[in-house]
Amino acid sequence: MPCRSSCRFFVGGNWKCNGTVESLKKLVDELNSAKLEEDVDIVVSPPYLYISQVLGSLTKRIEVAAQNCWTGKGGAFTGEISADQLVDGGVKWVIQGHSERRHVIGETDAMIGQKSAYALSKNLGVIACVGEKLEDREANRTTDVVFEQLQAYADAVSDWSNIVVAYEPVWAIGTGKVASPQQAQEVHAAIRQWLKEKISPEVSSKTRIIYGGSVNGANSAELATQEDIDGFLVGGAALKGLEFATICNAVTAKKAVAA
Ligand SMILES: O=C(CO)COP(=O)(O)O
Repeated sequence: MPCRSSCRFFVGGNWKCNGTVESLKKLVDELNSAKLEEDVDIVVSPPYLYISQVLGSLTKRIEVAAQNCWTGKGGAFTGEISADQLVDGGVKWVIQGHSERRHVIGETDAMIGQKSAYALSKNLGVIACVGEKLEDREANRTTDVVFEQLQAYADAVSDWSNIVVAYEPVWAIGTGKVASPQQAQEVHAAIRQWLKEKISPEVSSKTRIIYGGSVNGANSAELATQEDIDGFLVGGAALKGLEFATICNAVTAKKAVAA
């Protein structure tokens, strides 16, 4: 079976803390003029400051994600942005639990669960990241770590219909060391099975499980052919419009295997 999920291919571009008014104008212009396949949901995630600029200049059917949000409604929380404000500003998605927020900023599983639940309650889609560090993989703890992270989402959230799970092995992020299609597929299949056992068979078959970590225009097609890979979360290569378009269009490789 070439694809175990019944849902559309999904590609997110996580621009992280990159860009200027000028460089992001150029990037959006490239996306606006790129040829993009129809059968793929596309989301880009600019730094907060540039969200309005990007929303105002995108002409393609590309949605915008924030890279984070607060645990609840706004108020006296200096430096934070609430899900309510994201919705007010036209944002449709938010990334949660990215490894850079877990391991650089120190966000805990509990906080990530709380933020995800609040964002979902405001009708934002959540891109729920999970992934092991190199030392976890070397100690054969990959699925233990990934399942613990998934359980933290499950503890906080009851409705999975607006969640996309992003498997991003930390050792593959920004390193050029992409997981092999087999390594990625193995963990994606384990996540699919976990969803089936712990949540429900329906959630397991309907949830998109996307891969992130050194995805680029050259390796995306082969990764896309794996049966449990339903798309990508892209960092560095998402800052180049044409390369990002190539990655979005890897959906054709997926469809070719399915045919
Ligand atoms: O962290 C990532 C996406 O969220 C992946 O980053 P890279 O594609 O730069 O490895």
